Amino acid sequence: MISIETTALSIQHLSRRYGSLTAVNEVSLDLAAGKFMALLGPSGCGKTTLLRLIAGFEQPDSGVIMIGGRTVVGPCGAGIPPEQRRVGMVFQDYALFPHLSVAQNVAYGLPRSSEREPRVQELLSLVGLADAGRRMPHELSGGQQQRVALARALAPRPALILLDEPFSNLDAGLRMAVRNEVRQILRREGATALFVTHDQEEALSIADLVGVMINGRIVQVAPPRELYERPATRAVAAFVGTANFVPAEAHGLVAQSVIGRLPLLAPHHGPVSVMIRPEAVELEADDESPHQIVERNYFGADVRYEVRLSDGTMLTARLAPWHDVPVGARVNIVVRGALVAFAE
Ligand SMILES: Nc1ncnc2c1ncn2[C@@H]1O[C@H](COP(=O)(O)OP(=O)(O)OP(=O)(O)O)[C@@H](O)[C@H]1O
Repeated sequence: MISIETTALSIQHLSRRYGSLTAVNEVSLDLAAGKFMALLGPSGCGKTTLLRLIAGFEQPDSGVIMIGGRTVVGPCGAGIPPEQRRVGMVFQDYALFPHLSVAQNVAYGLPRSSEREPRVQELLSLVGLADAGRRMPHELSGGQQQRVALARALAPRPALILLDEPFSNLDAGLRMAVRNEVRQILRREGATALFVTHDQEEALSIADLVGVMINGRIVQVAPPRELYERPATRAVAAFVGTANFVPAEAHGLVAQSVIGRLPLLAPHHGPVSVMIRPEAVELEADDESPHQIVERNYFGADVRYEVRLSDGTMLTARLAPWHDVPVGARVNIVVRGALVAFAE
């Protein structure tokens, strides 16, 4: 069977420097049409700069950007201006025109034609605001305004939608509902989207693919589960979720550590750090054990324990709330499943 999957966005060796700082460093990235990718990374890692380079608001020092099969920044540096890139933008602050109605906002990027009116109505229906066309932006809630911003970005059928921290102005209760809605809307429209976030839970829960950016570089691109369970580097493991690192000596698919023999996902030899997620740990009370609980925090849905291992390494365990092991108790550590190790 021939694959007809097309690449909506293709970036090769893209770099952008500000003086001595390399904000975007040799980034290469491909995004297939119809996919929803989150760009996740700590503050200052270059996410917004990368988005602005794709949109055309910034010029790179080097590299190639292709959008919808067309080169918008080529090896010779010639850049196609933002308005001709077939890119739709959704910002954190919605950026709706306050003096235009909802329908006029959505119509803004559409050429005057007989198709304009029906397209606006189609988009308003798609985002669940079919009857709100005459209202003004200030008459809408934050979540509704964000849906109008999305409708406006989608209206001209762009090859790519870029969303910069689109949910960060919404309160926690609304955020989850709006991000699920946005994902559904993008799916229904068949849109390709790249969205920037520093919220790992947000990235893992709604994206098809997550790209992790650290210090200007994309260090891993993977589906959420793979990223969480098989991080490519120790830095990714530590940034995405909480990770314990237990020193061990690897012998192929097994590593020997102070908490016993640990099965590994891939063979290693010599000193390694074995990554153990807190929810993979079980604690077994044993007065003879050299490992001791030094802290216990109750969170309602779960309880977190800090355990000092015999060699001084601290290990976090996250257990269901019905476990009740007191601080000071001695425990054996039981870990479920095979684990990722990083060579030391
Ligand atoms: N116009 C500029 N001039 C000089 N330095 C800049 C400029 N824009 C960004 N930077 C620097 O480039 C780096 C990357 O910034 P960027 O805004 O892309 O990061 P970010 O990952 O989006 O961060 P945040 O999550 O905090 O928004 C930062 O160190 C920032 O200070």
